[in-house]
Amino acid sequence: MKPRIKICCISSIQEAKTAVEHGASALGLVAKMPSGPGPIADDLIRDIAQTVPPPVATFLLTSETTADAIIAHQRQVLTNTIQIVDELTDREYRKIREALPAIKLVQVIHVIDERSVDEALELSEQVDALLLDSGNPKLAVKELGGTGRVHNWKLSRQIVHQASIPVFLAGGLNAGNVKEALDQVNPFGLDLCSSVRTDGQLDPVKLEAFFRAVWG
Ligand SMILES: O=C(O)c1ccccc1N[C@@H]1O[C@H](COP(=O)(O)O)[C@@H](O)[C@H]1O
Repeated sequence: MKPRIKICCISSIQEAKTAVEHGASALGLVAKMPSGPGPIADDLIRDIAQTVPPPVATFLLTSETTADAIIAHQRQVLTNTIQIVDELTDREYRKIREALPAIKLVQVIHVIDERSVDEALELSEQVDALLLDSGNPKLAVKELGGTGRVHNWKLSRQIVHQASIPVFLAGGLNAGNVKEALDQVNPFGLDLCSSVRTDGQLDPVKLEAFFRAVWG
């Protein structure tokens, strides 16, 4: 099956259009974060999300860590998917589902060591998809994504093999390494930000090269 491609860090209606025209099946809209290149204002997230045609998914990337805050955040921006980039400290996934039954939930796992595999498999019972990234939430200034770094794909491969829900691979993917990533990890989808940008703007030439590297 052809892997789905999610283009993250979308920062304007025009960037959303460009990514969809190239074949993106999902767009990432990054809200306030402690670090990373992608954050935009919630008003802009809402404006962009409203212009995206079905069946393209709109992912709100939220750094909120409680169910109530995440529910309130989605209600401000009205995306059809929530990507939780940090730990949901109260583990109240059910509360989010009850409040927002039509909204899909994606939990990010920052793949660091063997414990990340256990964490991923445990949380896969609660959400619609996992997204494996290369951040480090334990740092003084948390890294929750957008690092431009790859992680240990052997661990990601274990998660893909053992989880019974779709898994996206993220973290430092580019046109030069994506074939190897697909061979090693075999994810449902790919997610990327830094490598398709030039001076912070989505670059159609890099985008084209990435899609060509994946789909031929
Ligand atoms: O991009 C950001 O600023 C960001 C900040 C905090 C959490 C997630 C963020 N972006 C996500 O990170 C992945 C990987 O990015 P990269 O390709 O390694 O640069 C990206 O796809 C977004 O989902």
